[in-house]
Amino acid sequence: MAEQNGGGGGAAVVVEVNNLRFTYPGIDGHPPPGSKPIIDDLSLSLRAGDRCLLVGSNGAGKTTILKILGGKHMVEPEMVRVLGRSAFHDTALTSSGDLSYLGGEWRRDVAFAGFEVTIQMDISAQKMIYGVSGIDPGRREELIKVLDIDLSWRMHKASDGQRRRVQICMGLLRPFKVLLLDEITIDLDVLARANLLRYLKKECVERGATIIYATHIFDGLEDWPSHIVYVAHGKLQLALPLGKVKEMSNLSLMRTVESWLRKERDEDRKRRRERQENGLPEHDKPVEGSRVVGDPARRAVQVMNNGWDAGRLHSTIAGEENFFFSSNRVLRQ
Ligand SMILES: Nc1ncnc2c1ncn2[C@@H]1O[C@H](COP(=O)(O)OP(=O)(O)OP(=O)(O)O)[C@@H](O)[C@H]1O
Repeated sequence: MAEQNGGGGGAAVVVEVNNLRFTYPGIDGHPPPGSKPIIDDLSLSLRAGDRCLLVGSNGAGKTTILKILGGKHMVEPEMVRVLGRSAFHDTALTSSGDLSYLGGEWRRDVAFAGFEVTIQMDISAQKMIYGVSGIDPGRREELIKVLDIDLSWRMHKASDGQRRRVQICMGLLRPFKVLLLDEITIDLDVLARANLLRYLKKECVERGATIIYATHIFDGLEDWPSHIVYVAHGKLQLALPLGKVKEMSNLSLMRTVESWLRKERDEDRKRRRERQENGLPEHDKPVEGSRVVGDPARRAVQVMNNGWDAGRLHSTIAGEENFFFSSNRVLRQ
């Protein structure tokens, strides 16, 4: 992690987040009036070789951050740079395999090189894995071994964990430079998870890959990360090397994170109580529901997109000022 975050080292900065702000759009493509940003003023930089554990309570913004980094939600290009490029605008980042995102939707589909293939059809694991061209055979064999994949598995009959292993294998076939993991080990058995974590650490140590891993499962992670990033309510709370976190606390990593989350929850409760005592609603005023605004011509422009699957698009126009430059403002899911 770059020095601003308390880390060091001379490795190249590969992920830069600069004052990131993000608000999910309503159905009309605008942030609902009065809505607060989901991610607010978040800055972070990661270097080659960093293994960053992204922690935070449910709804803190972890998935949103990973999706933005993975180029799935549009933000201003200078807010997020991955390998010096804008993850959203430079689609070659993901299609080349340099930037890989393995997240929740992988339960249904496997996104590889920009394509999504359904993972529940009657097809063998072998066909899926060997169907990807241009892969180093040694890397492929190693991944099959690490994930203990039986190539004869039929995907439509495989268990969740077996299917997940094939998905993970496919997502790692290309030697990524930056890997974004949004809790993908949930279905894995203890051995598969341990082997995968070991493999991922090796990728960072030996190849200088960078991984950001959002998880609530701390089993086997005690010495895995090089850095811990803690977010709450879309804001960065801490970004520290693991060594510094261990200096701060004698507790295990899980207990340390638990203490942070407990403190956060207690503060939230206190704030809500104070609001009530002051005659204010317990929570901030709820945002007004999504509504269509602007004249019809403007609305027509809003639905333009850059050619991505229309059924999966939502405009993410950030504000009226950018309106006429907005044809590329989409949200990839
Ligand atoms: N498509 C969406 N539209 C509007 N709001 C959303 C959308 N997706 C997520 N949110 C909101 O954004 C906030 C952050 O959600 P996010 O999924 O990023 O949290 P998270 O830290 O990954 O949570 P978890 O640990 O539960 O997976 C939540 O308040 C959530 O309700």
